[in-house]
Amino acid sequence: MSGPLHPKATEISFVLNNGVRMPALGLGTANPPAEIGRTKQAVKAAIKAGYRHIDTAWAYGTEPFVGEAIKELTEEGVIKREDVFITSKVWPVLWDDVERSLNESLDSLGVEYIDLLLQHWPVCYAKQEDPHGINGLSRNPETSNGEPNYEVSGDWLETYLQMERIYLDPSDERVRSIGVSNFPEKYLERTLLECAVKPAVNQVEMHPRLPQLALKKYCRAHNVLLEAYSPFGSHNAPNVHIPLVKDLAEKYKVSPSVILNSYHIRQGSVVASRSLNMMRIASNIEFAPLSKEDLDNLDQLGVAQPERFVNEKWNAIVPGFTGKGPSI
Ligand SMILES: NC(=O)C1=CN([C@@H]2O[C@H](COP(=O)(O)OP(=O)(O)OC[C@H]3O[C@@H](n4cnc5c(N)ncnc54)[C@H](O)[C@@H]3O)[C@@H](O)[C@H]2O)C=CC1
Ligand SMILES: O=C1O[C@H](CO)[C@@H](O)[C@@H]1O
Repeated sequence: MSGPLHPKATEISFVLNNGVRMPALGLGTANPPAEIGRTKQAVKAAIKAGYRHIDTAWAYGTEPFVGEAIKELTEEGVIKREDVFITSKVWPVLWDDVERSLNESLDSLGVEYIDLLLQHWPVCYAKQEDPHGINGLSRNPETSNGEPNYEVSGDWLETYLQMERIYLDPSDERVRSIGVSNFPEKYLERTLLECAVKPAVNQVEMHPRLPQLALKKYCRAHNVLLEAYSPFGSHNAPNVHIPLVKDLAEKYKVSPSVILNSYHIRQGSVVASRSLNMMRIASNIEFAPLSKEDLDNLDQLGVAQPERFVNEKWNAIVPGFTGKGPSI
């Protein structure tokens, strides 16, 4: 009896440019505020289904629930801390205070280290107190006329420079890898020129409607691993309804979401996708060995008219962002 012809997505991993191994499929935890309380059960279900990579962030408000899930599964003997790859991120309101961001994330997660710390966006936000915000700070501070409140004197590279000082300190074991997120090519170029540590990962919105072909080429050439976020098109998963995706789901006898995850893994990119539904979490671990022709056809969906679903107000100020997004 021959075994399966290919591994499950949860059995595939890639080696970063610093030698750390990163599981190809991550569970996203940017859950809507009303659903944040369901994060712990989703993380526990994912890990029991075989996931070994959780994507979270200081800004999501889900770190405490991710931490509780990992604590409980460790106490139950299901996993050890070193079995799970945890990504967190430094949000623009703490662009100049990575120490605070990292320590608050470690504290919320209840862990001694994280596997990958990302600079969430190349943006500097002003700090505004907000008792309803994240750890007392407004997540998206606005001026009195409702515009984003940027720290105009801030240099976005400062965040990464502070991250690399922590990473390079041999006595500091709080992060195993550092990387970036939402960095267009020209931002990566500056980072590679001015910083000592090459980002291990660039996490960006990427899916058949936003294939990021030029960025993919650049990152491959510089050995920066690309990680896709919002592979399903973010809230309500519009991409699962794309006719070609549905046809390929039929062809490979998997769900459309598995096609959308496999589209990245098949090309050597990591992918973080989100679900709170136990059945979907379980079925999303499958992998479809898409052919070169399948991949090229999927890419073509976003070449002529790229579509961006995560459209923060600051997309407009980060040169190099491609693809139109929904009206803000
Ligand atoms: N670095 C950054 O700036 C960003 C990072 N992210 C990360 O990427 C993760 C994934 O991206 P998201 O935007 O959350 O959305 P996503 O593209 O993963 O889609 C999530 C949606 O897909 C639905 N879904 C999940 N499985 C499905 C299935 N089998 N069939 C049909 N629908 C299904 C979910 O109910 C949810 O509505 C986030 O949770 C976060 O961890 C997301 C956005 C920005
Ligand atoms: O990481 C992130 O997730 C949300 C969208 O779900 C976005 O604000 C941020 O970049």
